[in-house]
Amino acid sequence: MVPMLGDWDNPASTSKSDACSSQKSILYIDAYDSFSFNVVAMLEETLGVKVTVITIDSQWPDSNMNEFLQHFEAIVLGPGPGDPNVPSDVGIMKDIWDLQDSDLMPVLGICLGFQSLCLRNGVPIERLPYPIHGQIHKISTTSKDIFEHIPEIEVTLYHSLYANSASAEAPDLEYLAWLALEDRPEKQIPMGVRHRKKPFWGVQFHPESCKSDIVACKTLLQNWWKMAMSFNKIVGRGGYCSLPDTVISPNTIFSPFPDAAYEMLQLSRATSKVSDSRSLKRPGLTAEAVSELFNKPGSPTVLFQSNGQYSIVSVPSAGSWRLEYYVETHELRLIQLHDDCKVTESCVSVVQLWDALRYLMEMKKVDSGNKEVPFWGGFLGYFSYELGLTCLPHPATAQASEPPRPHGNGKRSESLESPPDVSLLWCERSIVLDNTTGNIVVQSTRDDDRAPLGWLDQTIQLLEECSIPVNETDTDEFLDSILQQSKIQLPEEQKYKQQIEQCKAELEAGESYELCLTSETTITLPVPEEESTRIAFPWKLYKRLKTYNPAAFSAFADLGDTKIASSSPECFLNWDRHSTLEMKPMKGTVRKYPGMTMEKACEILSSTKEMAENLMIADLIRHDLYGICGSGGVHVEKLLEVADYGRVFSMITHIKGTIRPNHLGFAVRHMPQLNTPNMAVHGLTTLQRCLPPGSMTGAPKERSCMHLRTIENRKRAIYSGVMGFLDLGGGGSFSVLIRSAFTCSAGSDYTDKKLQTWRIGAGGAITTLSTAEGEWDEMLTKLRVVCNIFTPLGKINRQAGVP
Ligand SMILES: C=C(O[C@@H]1C=C(C(=O)O)C=C[C@H]1O)C(=O)O
Ligand SMILES: NC(=O)CC[C@H](N)C(=O)O
Repeated sequence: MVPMLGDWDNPASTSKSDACSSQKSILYIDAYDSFSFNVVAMLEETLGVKVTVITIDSQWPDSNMNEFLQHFEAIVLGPGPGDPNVPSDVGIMKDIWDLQDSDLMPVLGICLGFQSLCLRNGVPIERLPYPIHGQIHKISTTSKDIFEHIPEIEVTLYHSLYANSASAEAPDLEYLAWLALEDRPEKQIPMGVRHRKKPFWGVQFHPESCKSDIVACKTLLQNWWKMAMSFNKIVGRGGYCSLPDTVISPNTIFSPFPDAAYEMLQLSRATSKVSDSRSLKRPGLTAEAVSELFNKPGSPTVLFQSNGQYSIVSVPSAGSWRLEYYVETHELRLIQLHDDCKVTESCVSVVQLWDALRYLMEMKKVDSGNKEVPFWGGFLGYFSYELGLTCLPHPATAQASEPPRPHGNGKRSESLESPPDVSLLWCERSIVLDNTTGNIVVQSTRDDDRAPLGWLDQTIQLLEECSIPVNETDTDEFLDSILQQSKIQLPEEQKYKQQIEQCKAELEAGESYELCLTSETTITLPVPEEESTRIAFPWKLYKRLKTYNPAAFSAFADLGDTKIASSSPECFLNWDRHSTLEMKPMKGTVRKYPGMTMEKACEILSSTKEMAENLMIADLIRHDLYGICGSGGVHVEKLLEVADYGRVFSMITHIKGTIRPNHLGFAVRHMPQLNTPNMAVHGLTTLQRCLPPGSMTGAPKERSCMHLRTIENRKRAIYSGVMGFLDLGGGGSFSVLIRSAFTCSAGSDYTDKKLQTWRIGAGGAITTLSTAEGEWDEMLTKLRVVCNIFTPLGKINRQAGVP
């Protein structure tokens, strides 16, 4: 049985006085939609009820649906992917229509739930002439029943299918609202319905979307609730109790606590509870120059810029170590970077890995540090897209079968070896540059570094006295001599366009509302014979990218054989040390060709297509955050705003959530590990629950991932994953790994190889309004901002196929 996410196991809600509280209860049946927790929050916030969530593939507790339903005043059947004609797409929703007259109870179906109600009452569910996803439409109503006082209403629509009321009589149904399609006003699409004899209602639209008319939608819910309550009163239903703990409990898979967690703790033993720091100002000293002073070329290094403001540079110490994890084999490698450079290998499940990370962050919490910087010490690194797939409710389905490698007829090509799915560097020492104030903070969590004339003092002195590098002229020459022989393999246009059509077919079938299709470009180039040249190459490449495409989340990683140069503009998740989480999904991109201005970009991005693309992800991210923060804990700071990202304009949404440890959301409520105020633990859990990034999957997330895996037929690896830091003080910051190049064939183990391969992913959201030509161009626009750095300077912008 799939876990039921009710709050019966929430310690806060199981006290005696609560057991028969006067708070009313609603059962929400979740079809694995990416908007479910928005509906739940709206119900709780508007009606003051307590909602219990159960998924469509659950079994009724004790195989006794009637007994179980006694605990609730009403049921809400949620939206979801798929088709109500397919039994597994609605699962236990359809059991509700079998309730005997004596057991009837109020039901509200939303979108898929509405369609299921119509289907059961004889109305065929068929495809719309064209899907309507993330679009806002005005619908008209009868002003009666649940639409009392709402003659018309603006709502967001997310559907491909509809109840074809014209093709069948449904004497038991009364239609309450309609949408007239703009291009064929004679075609009326039912938007609201009620059963004439039973307390069953449904709406085809999404009242919980942040672009639906909130006031009118709240009135709608209140109207429904009033009618539901009066039904219960008339038939004498009532006096319900909260579910006792023993009735059901979430079916969490038991995973023993991994020994690896203790090994990680042992490796970190020199990290103290205090991060001491010294600051200075050195105008002109860049994060790159600082990194060059402290990191030997080719040694494990991460440089990560967070939100355009802070550049965090890892600095090696005797207590540095690395962690690598591979999803496919469950192999965890802990690599000590000093003394005997011991490597410990073990086999842990993904759940165990998250538990080990949470444990370590809790045990090694740093209590004090420089409040002006967001990182005091801890991990810097990345999580791959495939790691994200394992975080979905049904990882096996989303990962599907192992796809063949992109090149070489399924034969593993050594040069495209998969990088680790998690790679993190433990940093006791770091230097953080605040790009707004010019402050440079040198810090360490090692006790001995604090001593007078210890590492902190010596480092400050070194930074005060070092010469500031002048503009380097040799980088271009250096890179170009290697890049002269690079071969760029672009995605095949024909194939990409076919994939766009495949995506559109899934959208039309109701399987997805938006699919973020991506492709991979590879650049093959010679491995320089000279060791120093070979080792310096990734870093120089990063420096060129940083100059060519400055970005808020520019980053470099040299972690074993894996090298990453990133110019990501997109924030995935930031959290502070107190209680705030924030996510800033981007969707909708226009190229800055000559003559493109902010005004023009705003005009282009305010089209129905672009707004819908962003709105769908905004609603998805709200759901992700409500899953963590619970009702009342999420708000939209900015919706669909256009911003300048250097070489492109993009639309961005900004959503914030608040962690309240005794009021957590449904996605995490069953986790005893979260009984802590430590934000490092909550942030990590948010990562675990919200990966992969919704802006890189589409919505609903899980079903979209499943189709993308089949359509793309490759591993995305580092592209579409996230990169950032886990701060021992409690905070964290992660970007979406886009506009980046990575390789795992340029490292020290590859000295005998003649060629290295760099990989760049690029793509875009496919919606029903996409055109093959437009999406191909958009993919090339994003690809170009990275791919151009692989072209010898003189040829930039003249590369064949990359305009
Ligand atoms: C898929 C990429 O970017 C994603 C898609 C975007 C879009 O569709 O406009 C914008 C930002 C990213 O979330 C990419 O850069 O490769
Ligand atoms: N949002 C939904 O519930 C969508 C229902 C169904 N999958 C459709 O596309 O019509």
